[in-house]
Amino acid sequence: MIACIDIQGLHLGLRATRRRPARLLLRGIDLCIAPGEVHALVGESGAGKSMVGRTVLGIAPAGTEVLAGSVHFQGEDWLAKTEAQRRVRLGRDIALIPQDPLTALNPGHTIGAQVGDVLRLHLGHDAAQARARTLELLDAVQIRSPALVVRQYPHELSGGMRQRVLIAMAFACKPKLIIADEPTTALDVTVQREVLRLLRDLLRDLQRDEGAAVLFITHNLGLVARLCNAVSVIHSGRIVEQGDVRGIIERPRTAYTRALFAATPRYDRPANALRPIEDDVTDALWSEARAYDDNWWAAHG
Ligand SMILES: Nc1ncnc2c1ncn2[C@@H]1O[C@H](COP(=O)(O)OP(=O)(O)OP(=O)(O)O)[C@@H](O)[C@H]1O
Repeated sequence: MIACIDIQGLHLGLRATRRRPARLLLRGIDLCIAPGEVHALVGESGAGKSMVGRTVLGIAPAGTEVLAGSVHFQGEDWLAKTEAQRRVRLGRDIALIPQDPLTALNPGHTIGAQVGDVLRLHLGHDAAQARARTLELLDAVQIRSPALVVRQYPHELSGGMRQRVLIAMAFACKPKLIIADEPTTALDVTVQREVLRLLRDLLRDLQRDEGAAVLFITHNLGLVARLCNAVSVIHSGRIVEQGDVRGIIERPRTAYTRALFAATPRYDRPANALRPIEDDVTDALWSEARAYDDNWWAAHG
């Protein structure tokens, strides 16, 4: 079976300039996601989770560069494509559910225009088809008055409503890969729960009907246990542990994964039992990363 997305040896970095030294942000990421799989990418802030997602989407920050490695999407060499070739597939074959729903929507366009644009651009809908389908999509993400919401601007909606609109846009074209980048972090806790329930149901249907795969970027291990089949634990731009969710949650092999799990709040465990990640665990990983960098730049500098 061809993987939905197959990332091998991915190195992302910043080359040296007069003002700053060279730096690696991703250090040899291997990550393969089969059709139908929901794969979690977990790790602390700054570990490199978003960089993996952004590199796959072809929207890594300005100045960064893929220095080595490959990304294949459904067997196609994704990094060999031009930006224009990738752009026509983004939103249609690969969709993003971003972290911050406010900045992801265009403040100057109505919700109807923004959802409609996706349908016109990627599916060739005419105006009437796009209008009708937009109402259906908003209804599917449990927005109560779709006919009113299509005429509203993003600032007129709550954070939860905006995220539902983005979820509707992500699912609009029945993509083969969804990258969900901490999709509920910006929402308050009760809204988070509702949006997650919605997301879980929509993902289950899309997996079943289209064999879609999901890269679920999160630092919430509760979500990993509930939504995902496989997990990669990332630190300092490297995957430190990878496998099926149950195996890793029940028997984490590395000290870092054990520490990360112990530092994660759980409803069934009192807050005072939480243990911060000990410095010596992360210090060891950072010194491995520095040694890796020295070797890398010596060989590739
Ligand atoms: N625009 C940028 N230019 C250069 N380096 C960046 C940029 N944004 C982030 N980085 C660096 O890339 C590394 C990985 O960041 P990334 O955003 O992928 O972490 P993350 O695991 O997604 O964290 P978070 O959970 O906080 O979103 C960090 O060292 C960060 O400082």
